[in-house]
Formats: sequence, structure tokens, C-alpha cells
Amino acid sequence: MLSSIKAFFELPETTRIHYYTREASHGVAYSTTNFDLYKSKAASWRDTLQVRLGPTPPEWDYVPELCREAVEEWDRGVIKLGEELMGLLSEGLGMERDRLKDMSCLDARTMAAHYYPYCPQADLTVGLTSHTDPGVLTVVLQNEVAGLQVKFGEDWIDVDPVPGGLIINIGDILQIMANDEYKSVEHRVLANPSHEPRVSIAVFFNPSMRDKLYGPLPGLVSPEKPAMYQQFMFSDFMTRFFTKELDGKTLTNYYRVSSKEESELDKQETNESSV
Ligand SMILES: O=C(O)CCC(=O)C(=O)O
Ligand SMILES: [Fe+2]
Repeated sequence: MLSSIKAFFELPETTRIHYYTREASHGVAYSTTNFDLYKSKAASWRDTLQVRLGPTPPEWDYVPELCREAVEEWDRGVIKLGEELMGLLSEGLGMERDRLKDMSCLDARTMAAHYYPYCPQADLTVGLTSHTDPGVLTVVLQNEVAGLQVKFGEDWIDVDPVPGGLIINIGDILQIMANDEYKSVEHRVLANPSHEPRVSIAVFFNPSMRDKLYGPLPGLVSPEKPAMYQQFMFSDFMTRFFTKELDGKTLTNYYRVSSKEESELDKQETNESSV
């Protein structure tokens, strides 16, 4: 999988340019730097190929032929893994195994394959700015070139590549549904100072029922532990994600009920950045 994705990013520019679009109307987008480029303070040092895998498959003709089969095969494997992980995560919350699955959390999937080329002045920019993934969970495969970091307290910790290893991130919507029993992880990717390109493939799981209300699951709310978040439609949540700059934990803070001041502050920030 990594090799066919890498091969796509290393095709001659004259071939790759045909796939170039920031707008995913066929379920596929290929672009350089960040998807929120026009809202962010700086450009990130990477290229990204994004493919919507479900609930509606992409128009496969628009997926680069070089990696089409590998993407389909990868998705089949990731679905199985996602099902297993969501079963365990549901049980971890004291719920039935199929709870997250029944809430359509396996159905909407998007792949983002990233290519982080050598950056001659890597301390002046980043590969991917600090963020939490908005969805349920993310499965990430990375090649042997380091660069991913996760935040623990105030420290950034390197996630060293392990051959054949996968990284699993909890996303914001799962933190909210779990009423903070699980926490989404803040992470970023440094600009790549090595001459070997860094390649990573993330598959994001999101709920497919976009117009249903989401919030802390009823079984996790009690007088001792009131709901930490308000309810919202998943479509509104994703619109908010895509209209704000990628920036730490601002999305969960926005919906949090216990820290009104913080959320008011966030609202102001979001309004400012969307002008
Ligand atoms: O490149 C990576 O390892 C991380 C990618 C990532 O965090 C994302 O696509 O949200
Ligand atoms: Fe991420």
C-alpha cells in the first residue's frame, strides 16, 4: 500500500497535474499543502491525496490507477480492524459490542494519504499543523521516516515508526459520545528534514447518519457525571471543522457545556477566522 501511494506522489508532475483538485466532487481530491490553506496562517510542507471510501464509494476512475486496487484492498482490511476496535471501545464503555457500529460509526470513511517531501528549512514550517481528528477513530500507517508527534500534557512525543505497525487515534466525536471517558489525541507532523520522503496513510471513520443528533451517550450520563457536551447534528459539527483553522482541541471545547467562557471565546475565534 505504501509503495503504490508513494509511486503516485512521485509520478512526473505533468502526469500528476491531471489529478490536481482541491474540490472532491468525485470523491477524490489531490492537492499540495494544507486543505485549509486559504484560512491558515502558513502553508504546510506536504501533498495529500484524499479519497472518500464510504458510505458512497468514490468514482473509481478518478482515483489514480497506480494505487486504485491497493486503496480498495486497504479499505477492506481497515473495515475489519475498525469493526474489531469499535467493538472493544464499546465494551470499554460498558456498552454492547455493536453500540458504535449501530450508530453508523463504521460507515463513513475517508482516506488521506500524505507525502512529506524533504524540506530544506524544516524549522520554518510544519508538515501538518497540530489538530485532533474530528471523527470516531483513525487508523494510520506510516513509512520508516519519523515526523509524527502526539501531545502529552505540554510535551510533544515522537511516534517512532515501527515496521508493520499502525497508529490508532481517538477522534473528537468519540470523546464527546464517551462523555470524556476517551480523549481525542492532539497530534502534528513536523516538516521533513530528511532526504527520504515521509509517506503516511490515514483512514478516518465518521458516523454516516449526518442529520442525527450526537452527544454523550445516555448510558454514560448520570447525576454524578452530567453531560459534558451539548447535542448537535454531525453535519453541523463537520461544517464547523472545515470552516475553522486546524488548531488543537478547539472543536471539543466549542461543544463543551462546562466551560462556557472557553466556548464563548472559541465562538469569537471561529467567527473571526471565517470572515
Ligand atoms: O501523517 C501522519 O502521520 C498523520 C496524518 C494525520 O494526522 C491526519 O491526516 O489527520
Ligand atoms: Fe490527524
